[in-house]
Amino acid sequence: SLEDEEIRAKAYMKLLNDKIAVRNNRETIAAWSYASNITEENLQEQLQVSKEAAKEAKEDWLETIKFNWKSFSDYDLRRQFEKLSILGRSALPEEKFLKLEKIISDMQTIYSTAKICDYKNKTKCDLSLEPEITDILATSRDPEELEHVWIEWRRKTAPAKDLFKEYVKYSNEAAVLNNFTSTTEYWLHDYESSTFVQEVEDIWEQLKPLYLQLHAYIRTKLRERYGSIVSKKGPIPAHLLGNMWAQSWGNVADFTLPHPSTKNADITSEMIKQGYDANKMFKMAEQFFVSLNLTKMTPQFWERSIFVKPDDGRELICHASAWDFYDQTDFRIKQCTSVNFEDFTTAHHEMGHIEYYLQYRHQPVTYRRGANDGFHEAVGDVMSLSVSSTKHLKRIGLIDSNMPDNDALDLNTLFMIGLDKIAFLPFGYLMDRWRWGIFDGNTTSDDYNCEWWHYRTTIQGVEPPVDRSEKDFDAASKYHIVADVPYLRYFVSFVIQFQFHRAACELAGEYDPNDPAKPLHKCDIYQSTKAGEAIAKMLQMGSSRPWPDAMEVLTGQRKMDASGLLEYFRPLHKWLEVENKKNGAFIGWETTEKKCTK
Ligand SMILES: C=C(C[SeH])C(=O)N1CCC[C@H]1C(=O)O
Ligand SMILES: [Zn+2]
Repeated sequence: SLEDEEIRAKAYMKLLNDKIAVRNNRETIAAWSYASNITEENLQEQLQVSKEAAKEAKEDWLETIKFNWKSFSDYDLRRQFEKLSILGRSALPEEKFLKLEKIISDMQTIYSTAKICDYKNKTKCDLSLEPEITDILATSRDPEELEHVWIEWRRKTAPAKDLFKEYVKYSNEAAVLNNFTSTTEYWLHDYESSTFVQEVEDIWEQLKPLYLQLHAYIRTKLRERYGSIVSKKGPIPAHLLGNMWAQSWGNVADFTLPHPSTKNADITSEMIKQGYDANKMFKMAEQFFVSLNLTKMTPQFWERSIFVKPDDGRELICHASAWDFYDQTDFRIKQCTSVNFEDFTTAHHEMGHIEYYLQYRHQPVTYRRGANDGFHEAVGDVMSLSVSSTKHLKRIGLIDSNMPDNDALDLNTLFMIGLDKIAFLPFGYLMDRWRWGIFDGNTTSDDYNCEWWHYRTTIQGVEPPVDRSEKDFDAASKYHIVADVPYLRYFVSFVIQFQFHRAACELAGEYDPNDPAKPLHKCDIYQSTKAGEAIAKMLQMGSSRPWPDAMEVLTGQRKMDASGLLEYFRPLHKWLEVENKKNGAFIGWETTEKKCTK
């Protein structure tokens, strides 16, 4: 009978979850070995383990789909079967599965091992993205040098283009084998909502006015600094914004601050002066989580993580990442940390992933994921919003505690956070818009690059420093494109993290919508176990329920909305409108000349 089958299915699901945990552990160990030491031997080992895991997963899947799970009465059991009824990439025939795995590894290797020559010293040709090229983009104020590294990095990563075309083909084949129309639908399935793309578009439209104000102000300041290479009304040249992808503008804060005289002690130089190192940065991050009564890092975390780029000559993937080894004790971060505030923020971001792993480690493996992928990216950033507050920076001594707590300092701090959070939004939105167009067949490989610049120009309002063509493949200059990592999760995170922050701040008594003395941007939830407990309750759910249920546990809301972010930046939004009017700044940009020819 169906009842008997459901009882049998429960026992089956318990055993299957334990089996998947062991399989995932083996795969993750092999993936870690390769990612932390790129050698042919480690690649072959990883491909071998993936092959075996895919074969076993397919056998399990054939058993799983035999159950009449859609008719089961138990919601939880139905939900676990529903998730496991989607096999994923292992649905590909073995040799295509392996080809796809190798293509993604090879694209990542091109990116992770790419080196360029220095602008000044033409014989020095061992510059990696981290830390050398990243530091140049952050600190150089020589537009020629910035243009050189911008062009050279793209020249060295563009060779991934042919592999990317193959990747699109195999990825779509896998999606179709899973009954999705393309990879786009396969990626969006995580959000469990047929209107999710529309919801994201609506939110971007609500946030656009704030972005346009910041964009106009920054263009004015860049034109003051660099002259006519920055036009009055056109898009901003992408190489001048302090970041390889112009996705966060925090590195141009020093000459764009609203109140430059209020020397916002440069936090990074303060960290260096106080002898910060990577280990101290991660210990301090852990201390913040523990102050909320969240779970501390495990012994394995401290023994096995990589916090500093190894100097033994090995090649490795430096892009920061957080790893769950599915044995409820082994969790690791791999980050090539530099001592600066940006990497201090990233340390909190990565530890947010680890905290989520810790909070849901008792769940069956099928539920050990974020409520949606945006949740996973938001956890650490919620902590960083408190850590970045003037109040907290004074608490930990990175802002001189007898700096007067005046509006100038307050606005400068809010502005610096805005240079990361507001500037990011169009980039977070366009990255997958461009890829969806390719997966859906609207953008062919003849148009990859000029379509990329179409989105970059029309949505983000940036343009290349020199003309581009279809001989270039600029999207491959970004890790997530070559590493098969969806990106919508970051746009979602940058929106919902302010909803989470607002709820946590209210619980901490740090924010009161009716008390102008307690605005959202001044909140620091440090040591609030009340806020911590509510956050923990949301995280413990993993993906066991649809994400609105998880969001409701912390915020009482069931919808993603822009109100948290807009409320947080309201004072800055107002200041930018007044300042832009004063400067007669043109709001938006005219996209006249084509900067990309077929
Ligand atoms: C830090 C990580 C690892 Se999940 C990252 O990729 N982030 C964090 C912010 C956006 C995105 C990026 O660097 O592009
Ligand atoms: Zn992340």
